Amino acid sequence: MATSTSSPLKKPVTLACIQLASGADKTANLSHARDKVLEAAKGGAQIIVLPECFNSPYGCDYFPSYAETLLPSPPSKDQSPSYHALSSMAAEANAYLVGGSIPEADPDLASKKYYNTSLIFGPDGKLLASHRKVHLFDIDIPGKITFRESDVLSPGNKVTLVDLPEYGKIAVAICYDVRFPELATIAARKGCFALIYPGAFNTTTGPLHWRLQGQARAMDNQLYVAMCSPARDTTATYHAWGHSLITDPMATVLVEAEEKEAIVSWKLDGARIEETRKGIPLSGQRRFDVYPDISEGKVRFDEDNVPS
Ligand SMILES: NC(=O)CC(=O)C(=O)O
Repeated sequence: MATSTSSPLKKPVTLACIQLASGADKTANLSHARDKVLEAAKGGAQIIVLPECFNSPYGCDYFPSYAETLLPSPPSKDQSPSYHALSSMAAEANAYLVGGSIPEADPDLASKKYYNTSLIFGPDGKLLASHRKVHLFDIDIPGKITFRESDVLSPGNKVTLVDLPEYGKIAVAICYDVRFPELATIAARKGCFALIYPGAFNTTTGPLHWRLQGQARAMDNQLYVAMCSPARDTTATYHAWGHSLITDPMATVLVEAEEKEAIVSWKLDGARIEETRKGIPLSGQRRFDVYPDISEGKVRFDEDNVPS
């Protein structure tokens, strides 16, 4: 069987995850995010990632009051200070910016629908793509944690791939999305070199699954995975796990933060993907005569980002 080992990453690129400490003051959060994005860029990062809900506390009680109208773009500054702040940060840093996620209000305000949305900007400050969290975080572990995003949020309905012309494609999904390997596998088969997850696991599921999920998605798909959490704030209602990390295509954790504010970064290299796929040549060994190729089924992509 033929085995393709050419790398989906065209040239090395430094990726940084900012494990941001944020609080209840949106303006202060945006200004702090800008400082850290510029710090990451100064450190050499060309792709910079912010955490889930970086401009607000994380929790169902907060989503409606922090929500901004983001799409169709571009919204006005009044509708979305976060959209404009992220666009300026990307341009100032001259870097690709995966803008964590922010609570989004549906443009039809009367619908009272909200989403957990990531905006991805290019180095010129232009919006490249957006991803609304597809799998809402609804769990109930008695005595530990009950969370029901679906009480307030509506889900997104597409797989998000973003073309960064000089490097190749990335996939962006949010937190709980990482637990659904189908999204990751589709993205990998459509040629992504990295899966990027702004996320906020907690102190119950974090120690059990955060690292494992990142490593599993990297191992299954033989590409880089970045998971970017907020720093832990024990005065907040939700205690984020932290531990932002980057794994390589062999599922080795290359860098990992602790729970405090930090920037973790790594130079991603296409040769590492190629070497992994050559050594363990899964792509030529799949048995689509036994089971279907889920990436060839009816997959919903962003109309502006349909993979070739
Ligand atoms: N916060 C999330 O969306 C997911 C999470 O904490 C978990 O999967 O655990």
